[in-house]
Amino acid sequence: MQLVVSAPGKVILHGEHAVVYGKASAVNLALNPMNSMSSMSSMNYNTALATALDMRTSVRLAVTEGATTQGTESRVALADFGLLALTFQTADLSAMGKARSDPVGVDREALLSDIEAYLANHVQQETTPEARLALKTFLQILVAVVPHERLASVAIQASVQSALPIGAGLGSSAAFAVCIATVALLIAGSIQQTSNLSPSQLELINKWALYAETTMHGTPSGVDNTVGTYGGLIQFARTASGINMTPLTDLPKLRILLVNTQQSRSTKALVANVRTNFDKFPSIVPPVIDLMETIGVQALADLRKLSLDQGASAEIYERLKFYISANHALLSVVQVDHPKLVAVRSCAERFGFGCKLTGAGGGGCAFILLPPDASPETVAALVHAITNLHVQYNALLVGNEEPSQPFLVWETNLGSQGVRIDTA
Ligand SMILES: Nc1ncnc2c1ncn2[C@@H]1O[C@H](COP(=O)(O)OP(=O)(O)O)[C@@H](O)[C@H]1O
Ligand SMILES: C[C@@](O)(CCOP(=O)(O)O)CC(=O)O
Repeated sequence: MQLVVSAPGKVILHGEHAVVYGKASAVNLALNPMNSMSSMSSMNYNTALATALDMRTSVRLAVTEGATTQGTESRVALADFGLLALTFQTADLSAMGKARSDPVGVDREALLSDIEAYLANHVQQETTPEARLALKTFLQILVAVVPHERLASVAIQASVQSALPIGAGLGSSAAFAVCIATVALLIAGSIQQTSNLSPSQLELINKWALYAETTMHGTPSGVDNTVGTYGGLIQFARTASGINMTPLTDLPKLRILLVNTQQSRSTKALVANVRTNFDKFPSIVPPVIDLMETIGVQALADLRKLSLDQGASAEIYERLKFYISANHALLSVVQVDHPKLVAVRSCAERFGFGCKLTGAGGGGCAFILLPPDASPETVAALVHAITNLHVQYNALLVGNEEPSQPFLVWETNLGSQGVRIDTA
């Protein structure tokens, strides 16, 4: 078996951070401040509007059958981490835990501690914590998904490469998670190579991708892996019993500029910090989260109107711009803004455009909505201004602050295809 599995990154238009919390969080907490997150499991969650990007992560996979006679020497290479490669025996993995048909049955912590011990003896190269986490998650999903008699009889060659910036809020970890979940399910024989994955196959991939995301992120909402799996533009919410995902196929194509501030940050730390503030300031942060939800709902209603009534598009674009700016301001209140994002936003606003961070914030990426009447000259001037923002930024460095890299800007296509399995 030789094939290429790929999955897209994502842009969250509205709902990042809010999507982690239960609806009416303000009311809930005002009535019972001790409720905090424990009561959230029984309620409906906030929604996110998110769309797949035309930038993908791919895994080139070769599986050799009947490997028992030659040994099961396998290799996972991570091209985005300085050509880091792990050589291991798949047969060794078959001694850890037991494969399951559903992530619920897996003892995640026990499995992770076995894999950590294994990696300690098998990774010879210097690795960053990020690269190690990726290897750990890859092995974990193999052990959890692939029946162990099969692991003992195949050799795997997998090389991972991404066009997505890693750790910039564009869902690189989810694209990786969707790819490795698909790879494990293919090796297990639970899904077959096809150009048209069925709804039940997509559901299975998404379930295991969330499992992998959870190892990398702690408490992901599931929006990133859902976009990575299904693609397109979706409205996403968790519910107590699973996910609620509505593909939005009838919405207009949006033109956006994506800006990467190249400021690294950790999604896990940012999400945890918002949660701390949520609990610490129960009369401030929960209402702000609820307002983010309201903005997302209004934005969706206006996007729907836009596809029905092109005549009123100027007014609708003005409102979409308002939602974008307002949502960014709310994200700033929950402390996930960054001075580099502030610089990008104020530049976009001087040119008359709305701009907000996307993903976890704290750096990473922002998007700028371009209305249809934005002239090529104006857009070119804006791009030029943003690519020079680091010069002004660096003139005002504080303390030991690192000088900023130039910000990267690109116009991109949204609504790309979800997970794909192609012949190598
Ligand atoms: N192409 C890749 N190869 C290997 N690991 C990856 C890749 N892309 C993402 N990852 C994993 O996901 C982590 C990034 O997750 P995160 O900080 O949430 O960034 P993002 O916002 O891009 O999802 C990386 O540290 C790594 O462990
Ligand atoms: C902040 C959050 O809403 C999105 C995080 O996106 P990213 O990992 O920064 O690409 C967290 C989540 O939904 O799990």
